[in-house]
Amino acid sequence: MATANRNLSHYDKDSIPDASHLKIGIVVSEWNEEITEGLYQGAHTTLVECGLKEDQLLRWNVPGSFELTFGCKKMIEELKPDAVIAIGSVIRGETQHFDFVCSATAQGIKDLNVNTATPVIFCVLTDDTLQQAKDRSGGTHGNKGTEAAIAAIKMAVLGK
Ligand SMILES: Nc1c(NC[C@H](O)[C@H](O)[C@H](O)CO)[nH]c(=O)[nH]c1=O
Ligand SMILES: CC(=O)[C@@H](O)COP(=O)(O)O
Repeated sequence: MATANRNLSHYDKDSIPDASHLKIGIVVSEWNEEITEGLYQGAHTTLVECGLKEDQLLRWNVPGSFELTFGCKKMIEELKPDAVIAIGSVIRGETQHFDFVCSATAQGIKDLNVNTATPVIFCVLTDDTLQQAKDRSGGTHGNKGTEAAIAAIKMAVLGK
C-alpha cells in the first residue's frame, strides 16, 4: 500500500507498549532541515505521548543522511539506548548522487540492525520533490516521524 493510501500519523495508542521505562535515541540529518525538523517533531511528540520521559530522549545531529549510519553506531556504543531512530530527507537532484546516498544510507542502517543488538529505525524520506517530503513530514500524508516512533517503541520491547 503506497503512503498516499494511508496516513503515516494514524496509530492506536492503546495498542502501543508503555515507553516510560525506555531510553530512545534520535539521530537527525541537517540536510533539508525544514523536513528533518518536522520528522523530529513528529517522533518527539509521539514518544512523549506514549510515556517516554523527556530526559530519556537523546538527540544528536549529523551533517547529512550518509552520516546517519556512523552517528547511530556511535550513539549505540556510547549511550546504549533501547532503540535509535535515524531521521533524514534525501531529495533527488540533477545527478545520480541521490541513488548513491539513498542506497548507502539504507544499507548502512540495515547493517546496524544486523550487527548490533539495538533496533535502528529507518526514518529517511527519499523523495523526488520537496512537496513529496513536506507531505510526509507533517503534511497531507501525515508524519513519518510518528510512524518511526511507534516502530522504535515496538522494537525496543520485542521479545521482552
Ligand atoms: N543531497 C542530500 C544529501 N547529501 C549529503 C550526504 O548525505 C553527505 O552528507 C555528503 O555526501 C558528505 O558525506 N544528504 C541528505 O541527507 N539529503 C540530500 O538531499
Ligand atoms: C541527494 C543529493 O545528493 C542531491 O540532492 C544532490 O543534488 P545534485 O544531484 O543536483 O548534485
